[in-house]
Amino acid sequence: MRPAPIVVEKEELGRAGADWVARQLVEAVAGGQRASLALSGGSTPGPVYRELAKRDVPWARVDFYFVDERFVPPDHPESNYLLAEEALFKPLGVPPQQIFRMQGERADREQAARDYARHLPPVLDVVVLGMGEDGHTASLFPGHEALKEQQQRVLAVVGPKPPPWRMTLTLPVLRSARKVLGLVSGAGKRDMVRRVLAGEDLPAAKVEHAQWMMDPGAAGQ
Ligand SMILES: O=C1O[C@H](COP(=O)(O)O)[C@@H](O)[C@H](O)[C@H]1O
Repeated sequence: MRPAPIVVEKEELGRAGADWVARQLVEAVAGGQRASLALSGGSTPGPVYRELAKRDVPWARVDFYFVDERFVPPDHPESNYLLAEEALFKPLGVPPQQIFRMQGERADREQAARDYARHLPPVLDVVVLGMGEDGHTASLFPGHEALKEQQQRVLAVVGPKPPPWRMTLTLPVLRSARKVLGLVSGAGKRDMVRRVLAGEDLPAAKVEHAQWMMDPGAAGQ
């Protein structure tokens, strides 16, 4: 069963999202083991990452991965890594050995995706997703072949949203993650939120156990 969405005021989304992620990470490391956190890019997670950097989590035991990346260098304004670096890694002072970056600067995109798959843990503990106005999540776009992938855990894909070339985790990886937070903001996504929560045939709806968190605009309130 899909969890009921959490609706918080737009200004509270950063804090509420950070609280949620921090809670899952603290639980994940409770037995003394390491935890994995996979991050998305896009317009919504920035405030969550900035707040998360202020939370009391045993960060030395958290490894950071990416849900998707655009094929651009890591210092490019469209890089999902750059967002995470500025909002989370730098404020926390995360050492490089805890950051598993998708290498968007690579020319051989398929090889870059295969290489990333080798670094991924078998199961991710915590995943942060976003959702586009077309219902895409990660870089899995509606109607794209990549949605059918069952074997590869990471793919290089061409999508309709610029920049077109992306690297993305596939659905089996997202669906097997222990905890998934989906973040949505803005009335422009209201109709898509309704369709995703109704379980329509859309990428974001295929991660059934995701806990969606949104502002009243996206929730249609
Ligand atoms: O391109 C992307 O889009 C999705 C949704 O982003 P948003 O800007 O519509 O919030 C994001 O989750 C993904 O990581 C990103 O690469």
